[in-house]
Amino acid sequence: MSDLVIETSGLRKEFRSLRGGTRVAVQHLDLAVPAGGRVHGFLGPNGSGKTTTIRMLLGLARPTKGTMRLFGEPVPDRLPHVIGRVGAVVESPKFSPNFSGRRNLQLLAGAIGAPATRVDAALEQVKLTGRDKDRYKGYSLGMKQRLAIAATLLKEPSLLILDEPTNGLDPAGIREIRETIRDLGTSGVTVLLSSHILAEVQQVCTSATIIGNGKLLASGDVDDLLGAGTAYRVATPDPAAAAEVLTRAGLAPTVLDTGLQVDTDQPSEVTRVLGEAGIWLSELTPLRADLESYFLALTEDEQLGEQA
Ligand SMILES: Nc1ncnc2c1ncn2[C@@H]1O[C@H](COP(=O)(O)OP(=O)(O)OP(=O)(O)O)[C@@H](O)[C@H]1O
Repeated sequence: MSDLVIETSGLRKEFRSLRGGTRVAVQHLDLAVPAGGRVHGFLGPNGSGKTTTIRMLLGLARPTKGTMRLFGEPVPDRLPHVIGRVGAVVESPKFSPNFSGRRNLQLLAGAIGAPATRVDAALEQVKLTGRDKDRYKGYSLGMKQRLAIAATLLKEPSLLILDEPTNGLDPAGIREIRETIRDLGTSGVTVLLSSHILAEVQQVCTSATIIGNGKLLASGDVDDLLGAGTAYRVATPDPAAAAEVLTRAGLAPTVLDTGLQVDTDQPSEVTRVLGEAGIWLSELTPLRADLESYFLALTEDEQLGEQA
């Protein structure tokens, strides 16, 4: 039994372009999402093939080549056997605007044979309890999105696939959805979160797969992908004196607006050298490589494959 909830191998999807050529949306994609309740980011810019991949996994588009497995079962062949364990929000579901959020969920629960008690649990999980009796049409976009997630939770999925769930939301809505997703990850559901927002993956995901132009660029734990801190920002009352001492110790810093940057993986050396010179630190902060620079470096020179 595979311990991967999602696994693709050599996955490829070509679309015919209007000019008679072939547009390669996904090329040789090996995706591996481990089981065990965590939030796995599926990160790539607009048009990089995330939605196409998700649509293939859900049987909504046919791969040109490659194999896919959900819970170790080959899909689309065995999709009917596993789809009950998969919740997905790919497009906005159609809710009745004049019914309350709760009524909408009750109707859905009835349609899929989920027990009525699941409605309360799902509303609770997305923190809509309290607003559940308001009409759907009065909901903010963030609340509508949370209700869409609640709808997928009715069948208690082990895997939840969310395609750009924060698109179009205001900052408060974005924060709420991100909190909901984080909570779901810690509650044991494995979430595949597709996003083009680097900071979102950084904030919400424990692991991630990064794609560009339909190709896998990197995959692993978010912390590993970003690398451990090898640079530190040093703030002291007298930066000039600190810079001189650090330079003498072979730790020549770069001057920042907010202090000094020292490139080292031994922050204790910085405190020792400065302390011995009678200079006391007011701040020593690890500077993490930000995902954006990392991503840009990975995607440099990549062009979407359009073949005649
Ligand atoms: N039905 C289609 N016919 C032709 N080309 C398509 C079709 N669907 C997607 N594509 C193309 O495939 C590529 C990947 O698109 P896809 O929607 O999968 O990317 P994405 O990463 O999900 O981006 P976004 O965040 O914008 O949805 C794009 O170049 C897109 O134009």
